[in-house]
Amino acid sequence: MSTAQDKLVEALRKTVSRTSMLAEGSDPELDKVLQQVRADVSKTDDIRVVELAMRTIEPFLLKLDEDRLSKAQSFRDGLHQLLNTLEGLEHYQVPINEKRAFEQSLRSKWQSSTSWPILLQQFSELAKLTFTTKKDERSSSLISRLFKKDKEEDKASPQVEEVTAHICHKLIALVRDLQLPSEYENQAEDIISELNDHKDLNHLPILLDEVISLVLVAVGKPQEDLATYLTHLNKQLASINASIVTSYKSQKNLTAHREDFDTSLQKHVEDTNSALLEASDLGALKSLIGQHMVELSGTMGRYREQIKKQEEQATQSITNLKSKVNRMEKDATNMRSRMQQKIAEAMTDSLTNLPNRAAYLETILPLIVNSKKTNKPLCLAVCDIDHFKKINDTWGHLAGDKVLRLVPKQILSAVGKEDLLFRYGGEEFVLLIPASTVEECHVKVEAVRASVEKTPFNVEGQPVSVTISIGMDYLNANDDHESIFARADKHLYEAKESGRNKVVSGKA
Ligand SMILES: Nc1nc2c(ncn2[C@@H]2O[C@H](COP(=O)(O)OP(=O)(O)OP(=O)(O)O)[C@@H](O)[C@H]2O)c(=O)[nH]1
Repeated sequence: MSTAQDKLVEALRKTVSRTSMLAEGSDPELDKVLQQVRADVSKTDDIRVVELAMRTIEPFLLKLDEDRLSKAQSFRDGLHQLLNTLEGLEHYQVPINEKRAFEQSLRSKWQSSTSWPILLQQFSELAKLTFTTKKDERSSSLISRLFKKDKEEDKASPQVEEVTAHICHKLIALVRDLQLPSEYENQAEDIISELNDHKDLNHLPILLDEVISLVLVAVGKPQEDLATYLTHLNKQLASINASIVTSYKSQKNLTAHREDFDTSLQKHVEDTNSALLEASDLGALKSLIGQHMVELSGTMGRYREQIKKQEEQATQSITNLKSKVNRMEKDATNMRSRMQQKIAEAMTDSLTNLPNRAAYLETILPLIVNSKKTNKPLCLAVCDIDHFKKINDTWGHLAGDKVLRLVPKQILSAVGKEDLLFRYGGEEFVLLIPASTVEECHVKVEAVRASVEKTPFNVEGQPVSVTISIGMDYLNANDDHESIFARADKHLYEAKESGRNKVVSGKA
C-alpha cells in the first residue's frame, strides 16, 4: 500500500476510534458494537474494514438521536401536564404573563436538553408565584404577593396537597428517567424519597433545585456539546472519505497510465524488432530506429509528466488531509476542555459559587478512604442558618439569597485552605476538615460559629441578626459517608433544640 493511502487509513482509523469512544455509555448494545469496532479498526490497515466500521456505527448514532428526541418529547409533555395541574387549582391563580413566558420558552427550548434545567427553574418560579397568588387577590401588587404570605396560605389546603403530590409524582418520574452515572444513584434515591415525602409545599422549590442539578448532571450541557461535536465530526469524516475516494481514483488512473505505457513500450520494442529484420540497408535501418526512438522518448516523456502530475495531486491531498486531521485533533482537545468546564459548572452551586452536593459526594468518598488509610481524623460539620425562613419572610427572598451568599464567606474566613465547604442544599452547608487534631477541629468550628454571629449583616440599611447552628462529628473505623453525616446531622438537631447559635459535637 502507498504511504498516502496508509496515512488516509490511519486518519480514518483514529477518527472511527474516537467517534466510537465519544458515543460510548449511552446504550449497552451500542457499547458492545463500539468495542468490537475499535478492536477491528485497531488491527487493520485495510480501508474496507474501516469503511465497514463506519457503516456499522452510523445506525446506532441515528438511534441515539431518535432516543434523545423522544425523551425530549416526554419531558415537554410532562411540563405541559404540570402546568395544566397548576391551572386546575381552585383557589390559586397562575399569573398570566409568567405563564405565557413559560409556554413560549417551552415551545422554543424543549428539544434542547441543555435548556431543561432552565425550563424546570422557570416552572418552579411559576409554581411559587401561583401558590402566592390567591384567585381573589388578583388586584394586589405582585411584589407583596411574591414574598408576603399570610398565615392562612401557609396551611396547606387539601387541594394544594393534591397538586404538590402530583408535581412530586411527575418529578419522581423525571428523576427515574434520567440516565445518571452510577455515583449519582444514591443522590437520586434520596431526592426520590424526599419527593415521596412531599407534604410541605415550601420545600418544593428546594426539591426542584435538587432535581435541576441532577438533570444537569444527566442531560446537561456536556451531552449537548457532545452531540454538536459528533455532528461536526461526522461532517469531517464525510470530507475525509471524499478525499480518500479522490485519492483512490488517482491511484487507479496511475495504474491505467502505467498499463498504457507498458503496452506502448511493448509495441515500440516489437516494431523496432521487425524493423531490424525487414531493413535492407544500414541507412534505412538507422532511419527506422531513429523514428522509433523519437516515438519511444515521446511516450516516456508523457508518462513522466503524468506521474509528476499524479504525485503533485497526491502530495496536495495528503497536505489537505493532514490539516483536516489536525483540525479534528484540535476540536477534540477543545471538546475535552469544554466538557471539563461543564462538569465543573454542574458541580458548582450558582448562587453561592460553592461546590454543591454532587461535588460533596465526589469529595468525601476519597477523603474517607484517605483518613482510614492514614489514621488521621476527618471532621464533618453541618452548618445551618438559624430561622432562615423568618429572614425570607421578613425581608424577602432576595435578601435571603444575599444572606446565603454572605454566610459561607464568613465560614470560609474562619477556616484554613485545606478545609472544604459545600452548599448541601437550601440553607445548609457542610464543612469537611481533614487531617487536623480533634482539638483543632473544635477550635475551628467554634470560630466558624462565632464569626457568623459577630458579622454585621444588613438588609436595606437595617441590621439583621444572623447565626448558625452546627452539628459535628468525626469519622470512625466503621463509618461510611452516610453514617458520619447522619451523626453530625443529629447533633445539628440537638444544637437547634438547645437554643440555636450552638455547636454540638460527637466524640472523636
Ligand atoms: N432565599 C432563599 N431561600 C431558600 C433557598 N433555599 C431554601 N430556602 C428557604 O430556606 C427556608 C428553610 O426553612 P426551615 O427549613 O423551616 O428552617 P429555618 O427557618 O432556617 O429554621 P431552623 O433551621 O429551625 O432554625 C425555607 O423557607 C426555604 O424556602 C434559597 O436558595 N434562597
